Amino acid sequence: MRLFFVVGPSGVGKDTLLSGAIAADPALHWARRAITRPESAGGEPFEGVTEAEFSNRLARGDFALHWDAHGLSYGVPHTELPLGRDVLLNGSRAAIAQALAAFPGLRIIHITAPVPVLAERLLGRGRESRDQIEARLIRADQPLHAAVPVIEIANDTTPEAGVARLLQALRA
Ligand SMILES: Nc1ncnc2c1ncn2[C@@H]1O[C@H](COP(=O)(O)OP(=O)(O)O)[C@@H](O)[C@H]1O
Ligand SMILES: O=P(O)(O)OC[C@H]1O[C@H](OP(=O)(O)OP(=O)(O)O)[C@H](O)[C@@H]1O
Repeated sequence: MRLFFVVGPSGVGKDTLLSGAIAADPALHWARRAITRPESAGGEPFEGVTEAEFSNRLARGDFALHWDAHGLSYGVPHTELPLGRDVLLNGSRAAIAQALAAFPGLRIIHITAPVPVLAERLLGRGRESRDQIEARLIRADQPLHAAVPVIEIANDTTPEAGVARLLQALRA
């Protein structure tokens, strides 16, 4: 199993590129996260859980990785990391050190786009309020863990070009 931690600022296109890569190569597995967000919010396929459910599952040891961001909790169940498959995971830049400690062979893919483009995409996506979008944009320049090699992918043209770049990185 190769585990790819796909990170980048909110609105950069992580979900879009991940879903395009999965559609192009069904052998890949996109790990489904548990998030304390209602499923009706849409976006990536995830499991919407209450804060109480999240805490219980965390205490039970259900999660291989977990972190908090944007006032939400995110967990990656062990069952979402099937052996023998290449796994794509929508990760957090702030959780890279933790993820590397748990999975030393982790590959980090950093998706980038200019900040004004992020703002436009977040407004277009319409999942967050204006205040939430502003808070997400403040995190746009969050630094990555310094000491690890990172595969950089610019998603600054079409989604199709971004997906093609991601697939190329996965096949390298
Ligand atoms: N290359 C692109 N060009 C134009 N719009 C894009 C591109 N990539 C993603 N988008 C759009 O930008 C918005 C944010 O993308 P999303 O995949 O949800 O980002 P993230 O998961 O990183 O927050 C979505 O509405 C998506 O359709
Ligand atoms: O530490 P950061 O790199 O800033 O990431 C913080 C969180 O933001 C993203 O979540 P989510 O998918 O809810 O938001 P997004 O789609 O707007 O990126 C990402 O997957 C992390 O869980």
